[in-house]
Amino acid sequence: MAALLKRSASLLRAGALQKHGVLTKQALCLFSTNMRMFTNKISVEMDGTTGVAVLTMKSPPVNSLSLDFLTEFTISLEKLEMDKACRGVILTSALPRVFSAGLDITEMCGKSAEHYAAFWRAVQEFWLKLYTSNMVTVAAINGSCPAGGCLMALVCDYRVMADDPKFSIGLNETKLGIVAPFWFKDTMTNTIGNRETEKALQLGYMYSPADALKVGLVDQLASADKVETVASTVMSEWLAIPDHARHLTKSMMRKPTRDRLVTHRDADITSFVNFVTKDSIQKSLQMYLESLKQRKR
Ligand SMILES: CC/C=C\C/C=C\C/C=C\C=C\CC(=O)SCCNC(=O)CCNC(=O)[C@H](O)C(C)(C)COP(=O)(O)OP(=O)(O)OC[C@H]1O[C@@H](n2cnc3c(N)ncnc32)[C@H](O)[C@@H]1OP(=O)(O)O
Repeated sequence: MAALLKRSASLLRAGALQKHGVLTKQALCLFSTNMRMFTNKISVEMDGTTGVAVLTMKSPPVNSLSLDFLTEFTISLEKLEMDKACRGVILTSALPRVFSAGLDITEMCGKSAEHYAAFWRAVQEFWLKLYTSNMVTVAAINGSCPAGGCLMALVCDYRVMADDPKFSIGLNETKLGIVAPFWFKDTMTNTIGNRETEKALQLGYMYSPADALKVGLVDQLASADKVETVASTVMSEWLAIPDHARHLTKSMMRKPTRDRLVTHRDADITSFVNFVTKDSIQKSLQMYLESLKQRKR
């Protein structure tokens, strides 16, 4: 398993995974009964009787989406996708107060253009795999969830969030001096509508759980200790629908948004690299990182 993961990770980074379908052949049936899989940053527990896997992010301190994290996440998801017994995935965090802090800012600072391009391709791949998954995906949001963390929750079919006012969720990119890419914006617009997204994106607004529920950014609140249980109940309701009908409906709803990124994928990478290599953007990101560190002092 370790060797397979290692090889898969290097193939994913090299962009060869889809071309050659290597993972497809090798990883088949890895989860056909009750199964556990651990990588450094993610653990997956698949219940063969219900067909539901729980994918738990466990990358302290804040589950930030680094290149390694994204690679491990995408590979784990792909394995579940290929297991016919797996019909649904619940995403959650093992960390006490954070679901995910979004993209790892250190991946966007002080690195080469080649690194930024590889990182951005991995972010796109992560979004595409989760957005177009055949499985039912439910986010059990048991902590704060800014930017890329919010995006991860938004691409799921359903969101249950812990009803704790200390937690917040939203696309806060403008607060870092950066701009949410069009496919982040599309994902949010599809969920809460154009007007609310326009306000939320310009202000980099972080919603409390109650406000997130009000605007439809999350579907349901639960007490912090019940989030995963509620997510499991929701999952069984969704799994009561025949897979093929639900999946064709999901594809029909999501295809235009998915196609837009696929069509403009390379241009989007170029645009990200051009943007992030600007001195002014590097300065904003460095200052933001520094401000995060200062908050603790
Ligand atoms: C024209 C347009 C063309 C193209 C598009 C261009 C650009 C788009 C580009 C990028 C899009 C980016 C989307 C993103 O996801 S950016 C990431 C945004 N994330 C955040 O703002 C979250 C910041 N973090 C927090 O708010 C908090 O950490 C918290 C609420 C998640 C958790 O709070 P805690 O109090 O529990 O933890 P902290 O003490 O704050 O943090 C611990 C530790 O972790 C470091 N850290 C936090 N977040 C990140 C991160 N996202 N990346 C890297 N590191 C992070 C933090 O600095 C602390 O480090 P130290 O222990 O001090 O070393």
